[in-house]
Amino acid sequence: MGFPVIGNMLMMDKLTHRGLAKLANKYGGILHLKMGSGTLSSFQARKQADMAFSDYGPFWRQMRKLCVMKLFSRKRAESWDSIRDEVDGMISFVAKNISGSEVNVGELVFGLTRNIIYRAAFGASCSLGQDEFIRIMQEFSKLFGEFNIADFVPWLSWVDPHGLTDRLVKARASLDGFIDNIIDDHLEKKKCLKNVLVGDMVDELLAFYSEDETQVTEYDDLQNAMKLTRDNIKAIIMDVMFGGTETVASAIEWTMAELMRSPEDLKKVQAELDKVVGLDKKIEESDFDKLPYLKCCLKETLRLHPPIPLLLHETAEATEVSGYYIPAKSRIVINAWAIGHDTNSWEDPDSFKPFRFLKESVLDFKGNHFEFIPFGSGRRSCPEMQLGLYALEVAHLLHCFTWKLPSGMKPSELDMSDVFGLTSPRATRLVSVPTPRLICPLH
Ligand code: HEM
Repeated sequence: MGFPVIGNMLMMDKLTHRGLAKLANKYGGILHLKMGSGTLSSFQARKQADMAFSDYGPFWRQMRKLCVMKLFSRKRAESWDSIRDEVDGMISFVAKNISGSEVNVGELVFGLTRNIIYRAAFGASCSLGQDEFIRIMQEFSKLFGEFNIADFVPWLSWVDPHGLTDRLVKARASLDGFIDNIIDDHLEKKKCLKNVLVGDMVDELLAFYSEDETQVTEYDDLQNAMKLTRDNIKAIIMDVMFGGTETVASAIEWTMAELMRSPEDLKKVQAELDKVVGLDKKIEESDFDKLPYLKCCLKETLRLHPPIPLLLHETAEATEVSGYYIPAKSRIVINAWAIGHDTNSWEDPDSFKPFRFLKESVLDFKGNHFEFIPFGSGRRSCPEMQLGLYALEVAHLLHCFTWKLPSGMKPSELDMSDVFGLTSPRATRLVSVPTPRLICPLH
């Protein structure tokens, strides 16, 4: 039972993936909470920033999918060249400078993933502005996570103790300036080199750019009819940067931590790498399909630690689920974390047991099996629904280096707690000591 006006808002602190799982244990798998007075259809951040998490319908989804897929499709040689460059740079840096000493694995993989995605989005020549862009993204990330009373009780929108509105306007202005410069540079380059090959994501998007700011419409013929405004381009870039960086980095750090805590599994993965790739060379793209145990470890990590633990949706229409009426415009929270820990679907669900995916190989992560939905399911699922970048970075780290915990630390002493947010990374960063294990030079 909620209170008048505020409903169940006093339970706000329980609305984490773990808190909601506890409530589901008590009240059942589908539960309804009333937050505030009105229909809770939109975040203020969304209205003001008008970008990440937008709902532009089928046109928008198609465009975003196109970009993401083109960015990291296996066929796209430019992307793979730049990924290889960044990964080689990281491996060489570790081998040369920090081999044998303690490394903050979390920071290492976060930096690498961000560099790869930034470069795929903006091209190699834009790396100078990267620090500024990261600062803007961090501010947006904080703002999306802030609690804003006006989201729940609209008539209290004048209460803004943390100055959210002001911060959003400033962040939006910085982002406008930053991306406008990048778009102008790309347009200039296109003018000078008439037949320039499409290179990065901005080039891809500019193929649909129109100065005409009238709102886009939906057509079947993508190439002829689609028009993107500058704002659309900014929104897609932000979605890809947000969607692709923290998710991948967090998944990699969790995989490394689970394997450090389970030396037997680590040994098995590295034995598989030795057999398939060999100690005399680095991994190549063609090796990835031949590493089933590594794939099991990646999937098992996504089951235990889905990078986005709560999927946030909104019903477009009224519907009925298991006999419950759900009105249009309801906010829906799907607890992907709780689903991966459900005792009805998983034996010993809290333990890291990668071999379960050898047996249950029919279970994929494409959203067809509702007991395992780390990438979501259906229309709004992740457009980059593949192990791609995540598998690649983990495989390189495990193949090139032997990883040990800092001296005196036992695997069982590793802190495995998480923090709740838009993503759910480790509460304490993983620290390990790498030493080269290949017989070929790493730098
Ligand atoms: C291990 C890696 C990844 C995981 C586990 C993951 C997971 C997810 C999940 C759970 C969603 C939300 C689905 C929903 O709301 O139902 C999502 C959305 C999204 N992801 Fe990923 N993701 C990953 C990697 C990436 C990468 C590398 C990119 C881009 C380069 C990306 C771009 C996006 C975008 C743009 C969306 C928004 C889709 C929409 O709103 O229609 N993701 N992802």
